[in-house]
Amino acid sequence: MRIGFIGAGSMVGAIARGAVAAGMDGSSFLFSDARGVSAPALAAEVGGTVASSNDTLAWQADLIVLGVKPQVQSAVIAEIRSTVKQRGQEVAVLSIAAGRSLESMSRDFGATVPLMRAMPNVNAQVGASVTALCPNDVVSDAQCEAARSVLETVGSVVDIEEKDFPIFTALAGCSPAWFFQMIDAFGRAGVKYGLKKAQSVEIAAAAMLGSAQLMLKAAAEGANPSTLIDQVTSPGGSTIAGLLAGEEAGLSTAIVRAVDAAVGHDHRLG
Ligand SMILES: NC(=O)C1=CN([C@@H]2O[C@H](COP(=O)(O)OP(=O)(O)OC[C@H]3O[C@@H](n4cnc5c(N)ncnc54)[C@H](OP(=O)(O)O)[C@@H]3O)[C@@H](O)[C@H]2O)C=CC1
Ligand SMILES: O=C(O)[C@@H]1CCC=N1
Repeated sequence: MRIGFIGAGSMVGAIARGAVAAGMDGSSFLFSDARGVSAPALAAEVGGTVASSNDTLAWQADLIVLGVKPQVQSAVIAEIRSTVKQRGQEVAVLSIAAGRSLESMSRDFGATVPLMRAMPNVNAQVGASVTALCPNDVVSDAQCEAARSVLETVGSVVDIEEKDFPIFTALAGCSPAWFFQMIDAFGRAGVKYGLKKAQSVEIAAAAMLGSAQLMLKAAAEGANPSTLIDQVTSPGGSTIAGLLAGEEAGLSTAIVRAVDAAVGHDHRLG
């Protein structure tokens, strides 16, 4: 199967590198970009080929990954739509763009072509993305499985209904940035108390990783976050003091507001 990546930025780079690390044959990958720098670099790194244009790539690939920003996606689809329509069921398109619905992409193609929507996250760089996937009605099982097997090289894949993409995008696509923001704040707190920033960041990140691992294990056994919070908060202890101070400062509300803003923005991208 030839996979054509349109765009060779951070997310496509993570997926292409992850796929090769998982044993996929990089020589079957094609890349195109806007400025002629990132695609040749990534192609050289994974053993792939640079396509001379987006349309050439669309002729040659069995699966086209639209890895460009949502704002330029319509222009890219305009370059490849005639080819994709001519090729019919021979080619499927996988978009990783935030906010672009299957319906709006179909409108850009001017026809119902085999089209899938996915939402990976930056943790694909360490093989730990949790990625949503949703095909349209004309994607074959084989095409969907092909896309799934590429995405599974960089983490886990969950099937969700398309209506849930905005909240999934906030909870999994955007949240890594907010977790990094929290780690940065912990880092600054460490500095306030005399630790070096790098050491504080490492400590906070390790604590966050362990907490996430414990949460996943406990959730599989039916527990919820409150159960684990109760295990940490000793009566009269420092955790409950910090927990209540955090709530007084609006920690939970701030998180829900961040999600609200991201969901609202996603709806506007259309
Ligand atoms: N970053 C993230 O955490 C996540 C991103 N996404 C989605 O992934 C997509 C890509 O994001 P990201 O990788 O961060 O973005 P980047 O800016 O890193 O990469 C965008 C790529 O698109 C290329 N490009 C722009 N215009 C064209 C064009 N006309 N033809 C061909 N290639 C073009 C750029 O080329 P050049 O290199 O030459 O500039 C660049 O390689 C977005 O739609 C985003 O919503 C989804 C989940 C998470
Ligand atoms: O910020 C964005 O729009 C993209 C989607 C999820 C992560 N980055």
